[in-house]
Amino acid sequence: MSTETTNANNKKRIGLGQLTSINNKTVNFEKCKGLIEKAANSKVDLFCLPECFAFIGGGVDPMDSRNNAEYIDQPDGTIEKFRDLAKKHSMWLSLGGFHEKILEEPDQIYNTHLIIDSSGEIVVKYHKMHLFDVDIPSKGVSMNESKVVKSGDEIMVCKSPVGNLGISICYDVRFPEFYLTLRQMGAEIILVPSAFTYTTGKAHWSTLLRARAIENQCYVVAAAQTGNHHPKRKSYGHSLIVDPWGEVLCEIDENVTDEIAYCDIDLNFLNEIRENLPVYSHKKYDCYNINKKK
Ligand SMILES: O=C(O)CNC(=O)[C@H](CS)NC(=O)CCC(=O)C(=O)O
Repeated sequence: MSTETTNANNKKRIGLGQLTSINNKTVNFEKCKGLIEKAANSKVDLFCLPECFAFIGGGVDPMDSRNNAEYIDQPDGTIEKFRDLAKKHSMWLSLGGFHEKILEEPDQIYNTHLIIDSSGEIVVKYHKMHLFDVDIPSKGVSMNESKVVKSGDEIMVCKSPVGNLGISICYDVRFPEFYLTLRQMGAEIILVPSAFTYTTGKAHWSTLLRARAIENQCYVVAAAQTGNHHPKRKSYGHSLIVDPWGEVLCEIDENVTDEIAYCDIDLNFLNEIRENLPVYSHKKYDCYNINKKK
């Protein structure tokens, strides 16, 4: 038997991949496959890919992502190929932000975050809840996600060998109540696969992710798209993993593409922080009135 352990002290290893997806599914798949192989060589237990890992619109036809959407169980489809890779490498995968066809509604798609276990089975299908409909002329940011994407209405946490996973996507990160719910549902590791715009990312990305980690006392794992997908769309990159103390454990620079990073996580440390800084038992739910609309 090999004496080589997964990593020290039986800690679990989480990795994330950063790439620059384009409007070509074959090209993106080959890149993702390469990243998954790198992660497998590094003995990663859970590997996370960013939103739009399979496809990103080309910037000319706004219906590009809808037209390239697939059913999750499409024979010979994209997800089947990722399920095969998970099984082959015996590794869990977080595939955030897949354009999923909806049988009953051909005009709309879901933006879906899938968790695939090490035997290739799909254990979570989360439909992005908060849609990025914003227009900020002074910052040059304008997106209308709900034009093609149908919003989900279910918040999900699942068990995994690395800990309980809280599932989210990108713009969700701006809604603290959502993460409070994930924490209350038992989340220990929050996944935020993203394709953040360059402008909003530069201003808010690491602050939002670190805040979600600190206030919920969770690890936060955010795989990101980076660079120019087409002349009109640039993503911020800076894929990172934050610990429950708010420390950034690993980060991929915005100029680096087709690369992975990984680190070992320690749930004993998480529990120590939760016990010694018990913000959750100090909450005053009776006073917050967060459902009151002004
Ligand atoms: O376009 C697709 O195909 C997939 N969807 C996305 O990339 C989404 C919606 S346009 N992007 C974000 O949510 C960015 C959020 C963001 O940048 C922020 O909150 O500042």
